[in-house]
Amino acid sequence: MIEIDNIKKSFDGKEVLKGISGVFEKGKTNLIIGASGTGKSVLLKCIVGLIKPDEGTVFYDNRDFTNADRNLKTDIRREIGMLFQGGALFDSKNVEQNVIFPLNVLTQMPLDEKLDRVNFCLQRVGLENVNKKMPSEISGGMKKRVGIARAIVNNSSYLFCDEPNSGLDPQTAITIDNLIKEITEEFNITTIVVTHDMNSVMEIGDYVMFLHEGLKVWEGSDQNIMKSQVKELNDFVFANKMMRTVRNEETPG
Ligand SMILES: Nc1ncnc2c1ncn2[C@@H]1O[C@H](COP(=O)(O)OP(=O)(O)OP(=O)(O)O)[C@@H](O)[C@H]1O
Repeated sequence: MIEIDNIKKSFDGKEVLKGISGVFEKGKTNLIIGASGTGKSVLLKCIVGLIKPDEGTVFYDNRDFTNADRNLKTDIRREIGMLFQGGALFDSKNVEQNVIFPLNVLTQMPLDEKLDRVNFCLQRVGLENVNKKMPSEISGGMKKRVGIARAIVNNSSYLFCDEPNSGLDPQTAITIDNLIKEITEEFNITTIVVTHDMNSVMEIGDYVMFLHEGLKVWEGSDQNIMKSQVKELNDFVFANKMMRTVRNEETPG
């Protein structure tokens, strides 16, 4: 479980995050959504420690990460897996070398154990017999799968995904979303996904935090997002024609 308490961040006098609090539960796919420029990525960076918030605290399973000493910060960082936008694989390394990388950096495991773990993770994300392929030789969807395998290879307790299905066709995007959700449940991971994709919300949104201009203006599940009375959220949810059609069909007249 990750808890954030009153996170604030400004850049050059412009307040980007205006005091955001919330709880992201273990074994759940937690989504941070909102329009472009509303502070989603900055919030995610504050949570993982890439940006220091001006105010507020981030707790990882009740451990204060924001004010932690170097040792505790390192311990918590070892438990984090990240799926970056676009996969962010090392182009000069093959699939196996990409996935083994965190184990080389973070553990003293013997090589055969590392390879077993790499193969287990690759198999879990649906990739077999691609160990020696280079990133340039595999599709966008496969790259995301490799990115997911790499993010969980060190038995991560926390998984962060920044726009995990950007650049994918709708069907592949749904497959990747569902893979993230399945892995989250299977390994009891606390997962936070930043997205502005309503398909992802409806597909995997166990918990959804909606940001608008640096504030959390709504939180809930994919079940009740359609019934929200918050104008900013409705403008976001029903921005596309398909969602408006769904709403009109659910509320005739
Ligand atoms: N390092 C930085 N220095 C200055 N301003 C920044 C920095 N990082 C982000 N910002 C500003 O913070 C605001 C929020 O940016 P952020 O990237 O969090 O938006 P977002 O909601 O993730 O948008 P998108 O969906 O387009 O990725 C933007 O106005 C951005 O220009």
